[in-house]
Amino acid sequence: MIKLTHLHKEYRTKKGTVIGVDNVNLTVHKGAIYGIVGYSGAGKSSVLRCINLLERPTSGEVLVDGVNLMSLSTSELRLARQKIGMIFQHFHLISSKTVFDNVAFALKAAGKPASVIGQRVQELLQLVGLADKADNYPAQLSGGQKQRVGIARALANDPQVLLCDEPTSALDPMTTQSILTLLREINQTLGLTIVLITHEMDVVKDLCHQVAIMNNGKVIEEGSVYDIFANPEQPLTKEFVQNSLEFKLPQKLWDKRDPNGKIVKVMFKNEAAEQAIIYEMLKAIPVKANIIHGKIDYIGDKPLGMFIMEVTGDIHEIEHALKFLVDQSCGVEEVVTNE
Ligand SMILES: Nc1ncnc2c1ncn2[C@@H]1O[C@H](COP(=O)(O)OP(=O)(O)OP(=O)(O)O)[C@@H](O)[C@H]1O
Repeated sequence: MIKLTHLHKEYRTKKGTVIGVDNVNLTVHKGAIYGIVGYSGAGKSSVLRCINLLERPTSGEVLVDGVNLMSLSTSELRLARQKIGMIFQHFHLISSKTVFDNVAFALKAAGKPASVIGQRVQELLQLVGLADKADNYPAQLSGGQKQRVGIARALANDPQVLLCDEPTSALDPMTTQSILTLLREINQTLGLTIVLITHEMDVVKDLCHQVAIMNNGKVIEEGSVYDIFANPEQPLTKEFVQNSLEFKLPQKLWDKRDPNGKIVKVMFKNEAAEQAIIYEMLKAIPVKANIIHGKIDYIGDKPLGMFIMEVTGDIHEIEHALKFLVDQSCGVEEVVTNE
């Protein structure tokens, strides 16, 4: 549905040229929810804004539904943009207009007749759960409700793609969940392709199918959300994943560890997360294993188990036990500091 090829964006500033996007190649399949993650300044917004040509790439190609947007005339581009909705961190609603008129605005801009607009706005407000707020002004709404208006407005012209620029960063955790649920429903019921930028891996874990990690304008790693969480390769990806999954041991437990044992972090992927591998290990090898921290996360429907274990006994047997886990496709990493 979206294909970015050798996308490059430079900004000319008084101090010189700044590279916002550096040779990004990326494909988002129809119906997917695709996350783009990175720290501030990584180039996420620049990539997102190149998808609807809010920023014109310096070079490269932007294909949306097979159409090369860079080759369109101004009027063709205006039409093509109706198929690409966008929502923003700070909602960008018109404060002097009611909820109804904010949503109607997108339809009027697309030249829809008044007879169509009234019914369509009601449908959209129903869809986002705000049917009773049509006459309210943005200032009378909560953050979550404002984002719902933003979503209704973005969906007004039946887009095929929804671009989301940090849509939950200004919201509290409960409201974030309700907006993520709404985006998931829209993706499933309308078959909408969603590209979402965020700096929160928890949002990616909850919502996205695929994810790209950006740094310095480049995509440094990309894949299915499960694979990125289960096997992050780049140090920055590991950092993002750990911030979301990691659990620190209480210092008291760390201080009490057996100096002759090993503290290890074990990651169980796919079926391994649902099997009695530790039981099998203890049956086969004479070591003691004490689980001191752990959980099983579900990404989509797939389990990803993580445990911190203290393994004690003869050093050779400990090594033997850890190799047993590796042979069962578990990720095993010794924890050497509690930082
Ligand atoms: N209009 C602009 N003029 C000059 N430089 C810009 C402009 N927009 C972005 N940049 C620069 O391009 C780089 C990428 O910025 P971008 O906003 O795309 O990153 P980001 O990952 O979205 O960051 P944030 O999470 O803070 O929004 C940064 O160095 C930024 O300073």
